[in-house]
Amino acid sequence: MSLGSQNLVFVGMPGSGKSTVGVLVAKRLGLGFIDTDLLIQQHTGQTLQETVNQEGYLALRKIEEQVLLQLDVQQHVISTGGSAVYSDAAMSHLKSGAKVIFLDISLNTVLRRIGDYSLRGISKRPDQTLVELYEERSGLYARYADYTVQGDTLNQEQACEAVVQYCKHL
Ligand SMILES: Nc1ncnc2c1ncn2[C@@H]1O[C@H](COP(=O)(O)OP(=O)(O)O)[C@@H](O)[C@H]1O
Ligand SMILES: O=C(O)C1=C[C@@H](OP(=O)(O)O)[C@@H](O)[C@H](O)C1
Ligand SMILES: [Mg+2]
Repeated sequence: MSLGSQNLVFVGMPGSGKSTVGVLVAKRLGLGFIDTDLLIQQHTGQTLQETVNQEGYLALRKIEEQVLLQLDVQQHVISTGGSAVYSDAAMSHLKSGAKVIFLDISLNTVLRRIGDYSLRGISKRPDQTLVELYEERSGLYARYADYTVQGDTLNQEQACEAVVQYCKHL
C-alpha cells in the first residue's frame, strides 16, 4: 500500500465524520484504528462532557494535547477530536509520519449532524457561538491538511472512498 508505514490522521469539525468514516477507512485499508476521544476518556476516567463541566474546556484541550503527544503508532487511522488542532505541538507530532485528512463540511451540516451540542463536550469558550467556533477553526484544519475531502454531499461510504483513492495515488 502506498501509505507505507504512515498513519492517516482525521481532523475536522464535530460531526464531520472523523470517527465513523475513520473506522470505515481502517477496515478498507487494513489499518489499525484509534479514536483519541476514547483515549482521553480512559485517561481521565470520565466522559468528555464531564471534563468540560468539571474542569473547563481549556483543561480538556490540555489533556487532549498530552494524549496526542504520547501516541506512538504506525499504520493506524487516528480520528482526533475537533479541538486537536489547537495544539501545534500535538499536530506536528501527529503529522510526522502521517497524512492528515481534513473532512470539510459546512456550518449547516455541522448543525444538522450534531444537533444538541451542549451534551457533546465541545471544547469552546462558554460565550462562543458555534458560528464563531467554526470560523476560528476552519483555517486551523486547512493548515495541517495534506488532503481535504469536501464532505457535504458525500455519505459515509463515499467519504471513505475518497480517502481510499487518495491513499492509492500517494
Ligand atoms: N458523510 C456523512 N454523511 C452523513 N452523516 C454522517 C457522515 N459522517 C458522519 N455522519 C453522522 O454524523 C454524526 C457524527 O459523526 P462522527 O463520525 O461522530 O463525527 P466526528 O467524529 O467528526 O465528530 C454521526 O451521527 C454520523 O453517523
Ligand atoms: O470539537 C471539539 O471541541 C470536541 C470534539 C469532540 O470530538 P469529535 O470531533 O469527534 O466530536 C471531542 O474531542 C471533544 O468533546 C471536543
Ligand atoms: Mg469523533
